[in-house]
Amino acid sequence: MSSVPDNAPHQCPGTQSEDAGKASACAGCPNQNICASGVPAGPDPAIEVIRSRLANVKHKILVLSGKGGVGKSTVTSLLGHGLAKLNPDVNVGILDADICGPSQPRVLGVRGEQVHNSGSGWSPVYVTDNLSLMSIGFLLGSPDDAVIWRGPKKNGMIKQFLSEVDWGDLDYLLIDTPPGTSDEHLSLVQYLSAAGVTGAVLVTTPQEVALLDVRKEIQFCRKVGLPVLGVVENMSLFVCPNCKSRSEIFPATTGGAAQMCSTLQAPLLGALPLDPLLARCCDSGRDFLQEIPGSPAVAALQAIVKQIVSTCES
Ligand SMILES: Nc1ncnc2c1ncn2[C@@H]1O[C@H](COP(=O)(O)OP(=O)(O)OP(=O)(O)O)[C@@H](O)[C@H]1O
Repeated sequence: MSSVPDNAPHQCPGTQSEDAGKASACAGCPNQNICASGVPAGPDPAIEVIRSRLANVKHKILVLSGKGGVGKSTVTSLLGHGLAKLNPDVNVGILDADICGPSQPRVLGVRGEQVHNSGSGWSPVYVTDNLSLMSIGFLLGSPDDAVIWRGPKKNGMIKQFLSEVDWGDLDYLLIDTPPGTSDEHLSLVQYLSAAGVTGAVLVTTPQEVALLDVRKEIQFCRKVGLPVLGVVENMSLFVCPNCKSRSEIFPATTGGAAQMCSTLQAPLLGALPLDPLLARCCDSGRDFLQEIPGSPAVAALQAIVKQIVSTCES
């Protein structure tokens, strides 16, 4: 097999050559950085390690959002609690793969906990008996420490999380990702594809500015062969806790997620209302489903969980 990529310059020394990435012909070649990095060509051996590590994880679900701040981490934590509450025998894990902005330890109320490394790998932190979490937040000296890493280092961390966390037997692993479609998403898809990824849940708000990016996210999923389990429209409506009147804080000027899902033929999983008590619970790491069971957001969430379970089990 030729070691000269199709898009390489005429004088390419070959990706296996000692001069790969360093020869004068390499200047300006799109593959120069990869060749110069010395990363071995061919399948990454970590893929097999990840496949075997995640062999006992039944459903691996990525939670994606086009835009930042639309509630992806909140929805991930709610789904985690919602799935874990279905049945004490359902085991759920959350992997916080938002390397630069890990918020799950705070939202799930386990900030300051330690992860332990043993012969069998890193043990995740248990939020409840059947809900566990792994996050880079546990590895930082202080919650205010900034992670300022370039792509390859972030990808290395993701690889390590996927290959070294000892989740045990899980029914659902929810992976909270950074916003957008960056290097980290490609790495996750690449590493998980051998282990069998169930699909993606996409989170958006009803505004066109957020929908615009979630459309790109749907295209990304289709390009990389990641099934779209569905879209959650977050902060759809605000129901006043006093007078119960409903208002659209983020107006759906273009028909919101429902219209977008029908145009792009993607399933709409449901709409979560904006509830200030939910924000308060997340900020203080309390379990919203347990604390405010009567909130319309809890009923909406339970319906979304039901749909995800039925899609996964079908
Ligand atoms: N339905 C909701 N009702 C009230 N507040 C909400 C709701 N969803 C999210 N929030 C609040 O909005 C803020 C942003 O949410 P979150 O951190 O989950 O967004 P994100 O999309 O994960 O952000 P990032 O892009 O930084 O990862 C948080 O303060 C959260 O508590």
